[in-house]
Amino acid sequence: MTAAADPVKLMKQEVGRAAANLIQSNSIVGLGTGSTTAYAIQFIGERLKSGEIKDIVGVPTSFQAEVLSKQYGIPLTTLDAIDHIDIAIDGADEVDPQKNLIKGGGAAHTREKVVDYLANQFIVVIDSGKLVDKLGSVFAVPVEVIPMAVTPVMNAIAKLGGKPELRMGVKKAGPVVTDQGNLVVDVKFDDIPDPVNLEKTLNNIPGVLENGIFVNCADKVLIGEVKDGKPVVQEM
Ligand SMILES: O=C[C@H](O)[C@H](O)[C@H](O)COP(=O)(O)O
Repeated sequence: MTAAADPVKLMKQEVGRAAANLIQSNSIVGLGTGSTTAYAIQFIGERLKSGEIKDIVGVPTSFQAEVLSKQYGIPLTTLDAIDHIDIAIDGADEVDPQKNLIKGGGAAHTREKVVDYLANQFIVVIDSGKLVDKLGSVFAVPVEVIPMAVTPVMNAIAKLGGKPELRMGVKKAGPVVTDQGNLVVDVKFDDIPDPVNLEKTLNNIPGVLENGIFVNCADKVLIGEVKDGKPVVQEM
């Protein structure tokens, strides 16, 4: 007897494939982080291997993206060696109807923000469970903080009305440490009426490196859904 396929995995796979199919030969590609983008990286690698596309170079947004890209044979570069990014593919933790995002569930939002904002076209890949009417409805806003500033930053965030929590490791004692060697504070807000201003306000707290609110950045959102037992991709 075969086990029933996990619908969330099916949605992520399908949306990852759809995003990988947007990549054209001779392009510089921002490679995002997370379980959904991992499928896009896999399918880009498979298209390269089969000769369907050629001359792709990737800019990874995290250690995870770098490892996966190497595993699937995607040549990599750095921002010092290029003058543009044609297209970036990345996941998200929440997406509102204006295509504003919360990212950073994998603590990679700082590098992701650099790469995704630089791209001429930024494609977001999500399963339908990530859609919200208002940002912050479910997910907390991840904030990357330099370690010596964590207490004053958490105090400043509490004064703004947020509930800050230091992100702790899983299968690792102590806090999560980012690819930059910093800490992550997850901040739950009862309401985020103005994401544009909240993004700026959080980044203005001394000691904050970057937060996971992405506004006016996504060009297209590919949404994986399961209809009649089959995965389909919608576009926003
Ligand atoms: O830091 C991680 C990233 O922002 C991810 O893109 C985001 O958390 C979505 O990840 P997933 O596709 O695994 O839900």
